[in-house]
This record gives sequence, C-alpha cells and structure tokens, in this order.
Amino acid sequence: MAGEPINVNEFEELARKVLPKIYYDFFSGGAEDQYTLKENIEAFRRIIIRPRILVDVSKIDMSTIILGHRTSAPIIVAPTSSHQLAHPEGEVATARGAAACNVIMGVAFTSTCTMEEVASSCKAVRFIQTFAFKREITANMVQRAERNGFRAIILTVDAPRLGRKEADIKNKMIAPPFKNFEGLISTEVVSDKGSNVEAYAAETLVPSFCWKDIAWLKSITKLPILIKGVLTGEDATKAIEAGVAGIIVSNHGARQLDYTPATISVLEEVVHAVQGKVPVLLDGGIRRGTDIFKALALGAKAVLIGRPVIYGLAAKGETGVKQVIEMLKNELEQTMALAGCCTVDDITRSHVNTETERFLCRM
Ligand SMILES: Cc1cc2nc3c(=O)[nH]c(=O)nc-3n(C[C@H](O)[C@H](O)[C@H](O)COP(=O)(O)O)c2cc1C
Ligand SMILES: CCCCCCC(=O)C(=O)O
Repeated sequence: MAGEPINVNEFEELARKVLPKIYYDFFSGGAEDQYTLKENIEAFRRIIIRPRILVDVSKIDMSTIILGHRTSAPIIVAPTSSHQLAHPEGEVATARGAAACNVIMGVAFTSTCTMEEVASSCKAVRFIQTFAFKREITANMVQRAERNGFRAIILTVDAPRLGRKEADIKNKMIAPPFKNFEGLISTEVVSDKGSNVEAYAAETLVPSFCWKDIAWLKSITKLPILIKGVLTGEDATKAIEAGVAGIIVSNHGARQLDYTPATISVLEEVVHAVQGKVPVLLDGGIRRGTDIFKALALGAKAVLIGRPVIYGLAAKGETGVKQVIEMLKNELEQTMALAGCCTVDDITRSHVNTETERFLCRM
C-alpha cells in the first residue's frame, strides 16, 4: 500500500506492519478454525443493496439516538481489551478519537487504562462493558461506572469461559495488567499453560452466571443494561423478559465459539423476536459504510466497530481512531446518498436483498 490509507482494510495493513506479530495475531485472530471470523465478513458481501433513484439527497443526516444519547452516526466503538498493546496511550486515545467524532465509546473492563482515566480524558458518552464476573467485581464496577459518568452497562454473555484462540496459545500471549482489577484480584496472574488471559478468566469469571443474575445486576444499578452476545430469537425473547434495555447481536468478533453464524445472518431473527421493544445493535465484520447500511436495513439501530478502531489506534493513535471512524461515516454517508436515503430512518428492509431472497426469486 502506497501513501495514506483510504479505507479501513488499509489501516489493518498499516497496523500489521507496526505491531509486533504476537500483538497483531492477538487483535486480528479468532477462535479455532476461524470459520466464523471469515463468515462475519463474507456474509455482508452476500447482501445486495437495492438503491432508489431520483430522491433529493442534497442533505444527508446520519445522526441517531441511542438509549437517549444523540450521536453523529449509528456507530459505537466496541469494547475491546488491551489497547495499550496497540498504542501507549491505550483506551484514553481511543476515547478521545470517539469523542472527536461524536460517537459512543464502549470501554472494556479489561482495559489497560482504568475506567477513571478514560472518564477524565474526554467528553465521549461512555458505556462500560463487563463479563459474568464474580459479584464483588461486578459491584465494584457498577459503583465506579456510576461515579464516573458511564451511561450504560454492556453485559457480555458469550464468555462463561474463554474461547480458544490458537495463535495466542502458540505465541504464549501475555496480556498486560488489566488495571481495573487492581485491589480486586492479583493483577500479576501468570500461567505456564500459554496465554495468561486464561488465568485472568479463571480468577474472575463465574460460569454458573445465568438469567436470574441479570435481575441481581438490575437490583444494584439504575444504569440501563445492554446484553451482548445474543445470536438467537429465543435468547432475545428471554433477554427482553429479563428487562434489558437493549440487545447486541454479537459473536464476540468470532473469538469465542467457532462455527456460530455470521452476526448479520441472524440479525433479522433477533429483530423479529424483539418486536421493537428495545433497540437491537450488531457487531462483527463491519468494514465498510455499505456494511453499516445493510445492518440498518435489516433492523439494527446502530453497529459496533471492534478491530478497525484498534488498527487505527495502532497505526496513528488518537488520530488513527478518528480517521477510521470518519472513513466509515463518510462511506455510510456516500451509501445513503447513492441509495436514496436522507436519514437513517429512510433506510428500510426493502433497500437490501439477501442471498436467500435471491434464491427464492429464481424458483
Ligand atoms: C482484541 C479484541 C478484544 C476484545 N475484547 C473484548 C472484551 O473485553 N469484551 C467484549 O465484550 N468484547 C470484546 N471483544 C469483541 C468486540 O467487542 C466486538 O464484539 C468485536 O470485535 C466485533 O467484531 P469486529 O472486530 O469484526 O468489528 C474483543 C475483540 C477484539 C478483536
Ligand atoms: C477475564 C479476562 C477476559 C479477557 C477478555 C478479552 C476478550 O474478550 C477478547 O480478547 O476477546
């Protein structure tokens, strides 16, 4: 690639060049055969856009409201861990990039900067992400999230234990200290079995966590809870019954259970089950503005962006994060104009065609 990156895939190339291989493998990798990793991207390619012509598209407004927060576009930075492995300023730089673009910042509890450092670094609307942790860790997270102005909790439910990322095992990947755990567990956890992230997981995750524990989480906070990791209509229905404020269709960027479906391929199933009761968001494989458009057409309120943001951070710090988000926003704006949609609400189901629909048409 010569010159400046002109799309987020070129940012990945830049990141691959600047990062030590062990960290690039950690950020880019998926579980086991990485079937789902490829599918998350390929499934978007099988969806075709049906543009409308002769619409006045002289003004395009991408703004939207997510859990009461107006943002410049239906884009959220996905919570991802270990940003200081990508850049010394870590999540602080990422949050500043998000703030500059007026999009919501998802902060992982397994961040390398503390929640407090991220909160004091910028004015971005921030959601804190947590796992099915031991109750004392969750209670500590809730108190700090409320005190530091986080606006929602993202509860990731697809990780009762860690997925097997074989590159990390081979590389004996050592995660940096996750500073939010300081005082709660030993942050010096080490493992002689390969990746030390396993040791963190064993110290903190509660595999018996289930639906009733959401009631407990609700009882200790007033913050809205988004459940992340839903892939079926059945679980979406249970999540609504449990009283969540939103659903994130996610397979954890294909880092947990391999051979789960591409998220975009199950979005409609979840949207139908939810019946408009809460917003449905989606992540996994978004690399183009056209991907965002397709997700919105299939019923997502917004999308979360994981790896591309990390690649921007690795390549150019805060500026790179900003450039990645701006690229995706510009591409979405271009797609909306060329497809005849002036606002995100103008994007409808009839603006896309899935492979199944095309197959049925031929019969
Ligand atoms: C390096 C890395 C670390 C991640 N860490 C977390 C995490 O701590 N918590 C979480 O809920 N999801 C985590 N995720 C998953 C993301 O939130 C998101 O679901 C996924 O990255 C979306 O797919 P994409 O990378 O294709 O955009 C991580 C993903 C990556 C790539
Ligand atoms: C308790 C340790 C969990 C680390 C999770 C990081 C993650 O979600 C990922 O790498 O993917």
